[in-house]
Amino acid sequence: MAGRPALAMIAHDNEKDDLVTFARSHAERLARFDLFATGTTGARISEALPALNVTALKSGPLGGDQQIGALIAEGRIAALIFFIDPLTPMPHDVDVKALTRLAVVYDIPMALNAATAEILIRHPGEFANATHPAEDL
Ligand SMILES: O=C(CO)COP(=O)(O)O
Repeated sequence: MAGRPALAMIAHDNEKDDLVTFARSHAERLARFDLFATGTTGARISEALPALNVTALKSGPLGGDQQIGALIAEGRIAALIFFIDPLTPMPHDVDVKALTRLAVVYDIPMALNAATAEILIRHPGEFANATHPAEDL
């Protein structure tokens, strides 16, 4: 992985406030990464923290999860932080499943709730500069 490591950040609608709070409290750590996010999530993070380098892709239901999945398959994402909503049915549930599946296939750290994201972001040395498994597949 050349250059700065990249982190993918996504939150479903009911979890977006929590992800913005998480981003605020870890702004210094997040500033060391290039951030990729689904559309609305990326807009919310950029609005709250304009100094961060956030690339906002398409909104999740319009293909954003799949775009993040493609970046993972290309070996461009060091870790995924995805605040999922476990209580609301999603029209693009299959895309969410495909994304989390790819994170498992390529064995990147994946935090699906705030408790795990807290642990992950406190240990960037464990993953930020790792040789990505995609290079071996
Ligand atoms: O739906 C999402 C992830 O599945 C998130 O998409 P948005 O960030 O565009 O709301």
